[in-house]
Amino acid sequence: MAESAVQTNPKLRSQFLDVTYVNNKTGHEVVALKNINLTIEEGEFICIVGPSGCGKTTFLNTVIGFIKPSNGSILLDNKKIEGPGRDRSMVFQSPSLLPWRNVLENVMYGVELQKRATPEIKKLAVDYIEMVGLKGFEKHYPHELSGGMQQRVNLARALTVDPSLLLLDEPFSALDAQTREFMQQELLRIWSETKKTSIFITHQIDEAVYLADRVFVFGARPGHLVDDIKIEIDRPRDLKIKRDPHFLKYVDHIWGLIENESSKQGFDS
Ligand SMILES: Nc1ncnc2c1ncn2[C@@H]1O[C@H](COP(=O)(O)OP(=O)(O)OP(=O)(O)O)[C@@H](O)[C@H]1O
Repeated sequence: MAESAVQTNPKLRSQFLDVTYVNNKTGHEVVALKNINLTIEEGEFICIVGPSGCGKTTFLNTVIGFIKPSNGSILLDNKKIEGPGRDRSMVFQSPSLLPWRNVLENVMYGVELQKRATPEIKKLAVDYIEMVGLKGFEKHYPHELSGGMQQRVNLARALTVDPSLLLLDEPFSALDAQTREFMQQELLRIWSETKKTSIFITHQIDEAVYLADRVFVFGARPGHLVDDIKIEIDRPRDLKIKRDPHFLKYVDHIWGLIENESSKQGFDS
């Protein structure tokens, strides 16, 4: 199935979405996304996987509003996305913390930019710092934190702006394997407490299957939706589930799809 089932009132709807990059100097065009039709329901956790260059980051950047569609549209809560807004926040691959600000000040940075830094929001920030497991580290500076702890600060910052949609672009890719698994478990715990609708990009298929309600598989040249796979594994999910044959069947199936897409485009991109 290459398209999500039609829903009446989804949280996010991408319809006939095309994104083309145009080089202003040469006029050269790269069609990064072609005819992306999908829907995401309120509270869902969606992972996007696909070969390098298939447009995963482009899709996320279009949802956040950094990139304008060349055709089609994305609707959030039935409203067309025209640019960045406070209803969406992003966690990037690298923690991007301000080195001269401590943990609490970094977490407050997003709401300060939005001029919403009230005492109530500060209390919310402290609550999120506790939720991400950093209680007691409020006054610590980024250089005093491990990579995993820095990504927790990033997550707390993204949650404190209270977005309607949380976007995560390979947030754990810089972490070592053990920390990464631990953070996957932690993210599910935090998500089950906040129930934020989330879109998470990853290259690691077992990470996608472990986290997601649905996995969107993108194919390349141009980027398109190859499959929309519902992950029917009960929650809460323990990391041990990754050794379960039912889990591994999903991983194998997705690997097969990505291999097929990669062989069409070659591994060079
Ligand atoms: N600013 C840009 N200008 C021109 N082409 C671009 C630009 N950004 C991305 N592209 C091209 O658009 C396509 C999709 O890129 P994108 O980064 O979205 O893919 P991706 O799936 O996130 O890749 P990766 O998995 O390697 O991070 C690629 O062919 C890429 O070269």
